[in-house]
Amino acid sequence: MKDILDAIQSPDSTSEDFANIKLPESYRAVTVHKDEQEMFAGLSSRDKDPRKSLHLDDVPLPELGPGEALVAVMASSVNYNSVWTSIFEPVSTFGFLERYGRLSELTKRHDLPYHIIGSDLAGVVLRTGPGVNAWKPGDEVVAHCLSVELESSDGHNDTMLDPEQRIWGFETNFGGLAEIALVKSNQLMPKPDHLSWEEAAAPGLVNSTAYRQLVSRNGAGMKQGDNVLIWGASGGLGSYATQFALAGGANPICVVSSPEKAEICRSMGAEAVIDRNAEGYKFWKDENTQDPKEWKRFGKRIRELTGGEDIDIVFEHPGRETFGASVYVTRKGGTITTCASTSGYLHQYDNRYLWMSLKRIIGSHFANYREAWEANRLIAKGKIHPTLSKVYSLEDTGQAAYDVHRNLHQGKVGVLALAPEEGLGVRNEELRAKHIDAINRFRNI
Ligand SMILES: C/C=C/C(=O)SCCNC(=O)CCNC(=O)[C@H](O)C(C)(C)COP(=O)(O)OP(=O)(O)OC[C@H]1O[C@@H](n2cnc3c(N)ncnc32)[C@H](O)[C@@H]1OP(=O)(O)O
Ligand SMILES: NC(=O)C1=CN([C@@H]2O[C@H](COP(=O)(O)OP(=O)(O)OC[C@H]3O[C@@H](n4cnc5c(N)ncnc54)[C@H](OP(=O)(O)O)[C@@H]3O)[C@@H](O)[C@H]2O)C=CC1
Repeated sequence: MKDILDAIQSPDSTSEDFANIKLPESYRAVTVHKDEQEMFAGLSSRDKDPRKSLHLDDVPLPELGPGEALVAVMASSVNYNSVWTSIFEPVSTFGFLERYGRLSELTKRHDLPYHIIGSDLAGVVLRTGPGVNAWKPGDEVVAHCLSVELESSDGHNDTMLDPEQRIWGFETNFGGLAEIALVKSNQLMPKPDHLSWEEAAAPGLVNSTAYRQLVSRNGAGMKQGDNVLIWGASGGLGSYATQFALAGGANPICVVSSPEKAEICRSMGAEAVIDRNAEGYKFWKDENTQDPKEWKRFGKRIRELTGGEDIDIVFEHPGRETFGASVYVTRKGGTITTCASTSGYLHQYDNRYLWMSLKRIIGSHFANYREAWEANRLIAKGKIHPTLSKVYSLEDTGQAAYDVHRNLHQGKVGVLALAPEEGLGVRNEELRAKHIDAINRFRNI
């Protein structure tokens, strides 16, 4: 591992040098264990502790297949899907690995008694498999998390529609929270050169998801002037949705749960911010009954902030807790676009407000190859910025996931893998200097 790190840190290393490095037989990786998938049985979601289920193990290097690449991971980040994996909810991810393993001889490699998690990385290509021409050892890259087989025509127009669509590091093995990761080479994209390793690893998954969900024609197709209601506007997805709304000339109405989070939204440039905690919305009277009066109070507050207008697009992900309110506050003909259900996936809403007002609900999930590439391009050009707050070591990934599970974090939480310290890997100081305040906006808050 030392030879790999030395080569990455030497400005004189050539692609040949990387190709000649002898790869280690094993590497350190964050895992969950199949024989522990029942460990939290009977506990409430809140009490399931990722620090107990996430392990840092030495694991054997997987065999490299056609169209694949092995990447030295300098940094990764925590996504909520790793929280779901670590608490074995809504389902254990070992079922995904078993199903993938049944597909072919090559995919059998993924069906193991341990699951190496993580769906983001920034690092350096070490080896490429047969048939890979676009990338070579030594290339500095980030990886998006869409894994598809592309053998069916269903996915040829929009790669998210492939019947064998999987999220790498969640529904496949060999993810990014590790010193080395295995990806399909078409997951690779150029690392934005003005960012450090940990900054470059932070946006990937959430930035691409927010891009499809909000901007792409496959999602809400946001346009200038739209009022966009953004739940969790300083969180992982929300901090990118807010930037897309502002950069695209829309009007974000940011919902957060503390004055600190409200302040960070304002510092991004948002003017309309709702502190849901301070204003005490209670959309549910009890576990089964919603309170339409509270939807209305929320809608009135939105009208105050917009000068009397209703919402064109709701950027939904909290799910059960907020969905009824989201449908209600959307204007006639407006769109509710959803990619998750953090607070519960069995939603309840009053359908009269949907059909009578010709609203639409759009399901959205990650991003296709092209959307992921376009979202990364915006980061590389300094149009959208990482929202990295805190950075942990690989050893402390359990704590990092715990913070996200308990909503103790802001923006994105990073993890250093091979990078010995923060701040390394910047190749374009000029572009960085231009955007340094925006790049650091979320740091250490
Ligand atoms: C990028 C980051 C993203 C995120 O963070 S997203 C948040 C985290 N993700 C999640 O929470 C999602 C986790 N996944 C799940 O909960 C489950 O994964 C799903 C509910 C999505 C799917 O459930 P399942 O049981 O795995 O799959 P089935 O599609 O229901 O297939 C089971 C069997 O049911 C059959 N089936 C499917 N559709 C139909 C139909 N319309 N009519 C009849 N049968 C159907 C299938 O074929 C299959 O059958 P056979 O077991 O024999 O293979
Ligand atoms: N389908 C897909 O492709 C993707 C799905 N996801 C899913 O989206 C969800 C959010 O991910 P991410 O943004 O990274 O997570 P974060 O935890 O970083 O941010 C979510 C934010 O949502 C807000 N929130 C949480 N619970 C509630 C609630 N009950 N009511 C209102 N607001 C709430 C919180 O903000 P505050 O407290 O300030 O209001 C929180 O900061 C997860 O379930 C994740 O698995 C994520 C990425 C891709």
